Amino acid sequence: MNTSFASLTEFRSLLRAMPACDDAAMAEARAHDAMLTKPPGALGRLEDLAVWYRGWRGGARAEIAAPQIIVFAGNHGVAARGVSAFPAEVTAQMVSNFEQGGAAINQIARVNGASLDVVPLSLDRPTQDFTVAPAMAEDEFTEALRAGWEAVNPEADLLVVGEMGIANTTSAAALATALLGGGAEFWTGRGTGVDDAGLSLKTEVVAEGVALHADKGDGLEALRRLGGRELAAMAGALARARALRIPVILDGFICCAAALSLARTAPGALDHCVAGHLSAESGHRRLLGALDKEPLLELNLRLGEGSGAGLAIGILKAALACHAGMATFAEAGVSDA
Ligand SMILES: O=C(O)c1ccc[n+]([C@@H]2O[C@H](COP(=O)([O-])O)[C@@H](O)[C@H]2O)c1
Ligand SMILES: Cc1cc2nc[nH]c2cc1C
Repeated sequence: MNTSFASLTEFRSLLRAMPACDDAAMAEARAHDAMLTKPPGALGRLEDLAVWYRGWRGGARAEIAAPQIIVFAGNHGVAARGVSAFPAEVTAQMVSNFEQGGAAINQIARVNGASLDVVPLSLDRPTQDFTVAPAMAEDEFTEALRAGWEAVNPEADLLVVGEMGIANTTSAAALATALLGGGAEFWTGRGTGVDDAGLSLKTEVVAEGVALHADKGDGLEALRRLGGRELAAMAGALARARALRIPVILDGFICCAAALSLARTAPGALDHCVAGHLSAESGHRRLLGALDKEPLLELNLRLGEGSGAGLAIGILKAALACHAGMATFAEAGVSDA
């Protein structure tokens, strides 16, 4: 399923016709795991990861040889409300930094053998401030979804989507509030590090946006109204990965808010995704709970860029190396229980 889409209606139809996990491949992987030279279950979640990965990729000796990291960047009209500790121009400045190899994600990608693509999305044209209008018009939203869809390398065997966008934790908190309820205070955190006064202003801004846009449609409509171009592109890339049966490691609070909008549009839309890490952003633990995902790492990161998920690539590579490379009890002449 590689066809792109021309409209939001077409994207919704694609979402509802996504491939499922291969149960037979998973059963075979589970049976193979049971023969490996270790007490049953002793590799803990590594065993589940290998089985899950093989369910999406098949291949008796699957390994991760071509992981792709994509960082999407967008600017937000709501930044003008003073919701971030940093000015909006940092988004474009960080894109230059990514391009020159100077950001954290450049180092994390290199160490983990991943390719890194940086996709700036109309940075000179911020979204609308969502407290006064929908963040994106339908054509802008479709264009951003499509940019994400098209950025995925069909040859990749693992995908990480990251983001850069000053004020995007405000968007992410608004999306979580609109789609999961619980109130703006429950979901609004400090992002790049706003102080107490900044946090109460930000919470008020989230509440205003949600009051204007909540209950106006499904997850995608919430993403159009309260999200941003980089969140929409992440959603488009997650959907394309599913169409290509490429497993995904989710990153932090913003990535998971974008993912939530897909899950709320098409149940099961995130079955090909695992959670890479628990961000220090306060709402992330609850958001992962709502997505029914358990993070692989907890390192107190709150950077974005795909950094936490990028670090988890190494864990997944190790899980598959064990699954494919370990001897069975019979091969090694080790006595079974
Ligand atoms: O990934 C996360 O959980 C995360 C948590 C806090 C901040 N960020 C990053 O910080 C920026 C958003 O923070 P803010 O305060 O401008 O909304 C954006 O570029 C994100 O990549 C990312
Ligand atoms: C410097 C800086 C780097 C980032 N990387 C992702 N989000 C970021 C936000 C800031 C402010």
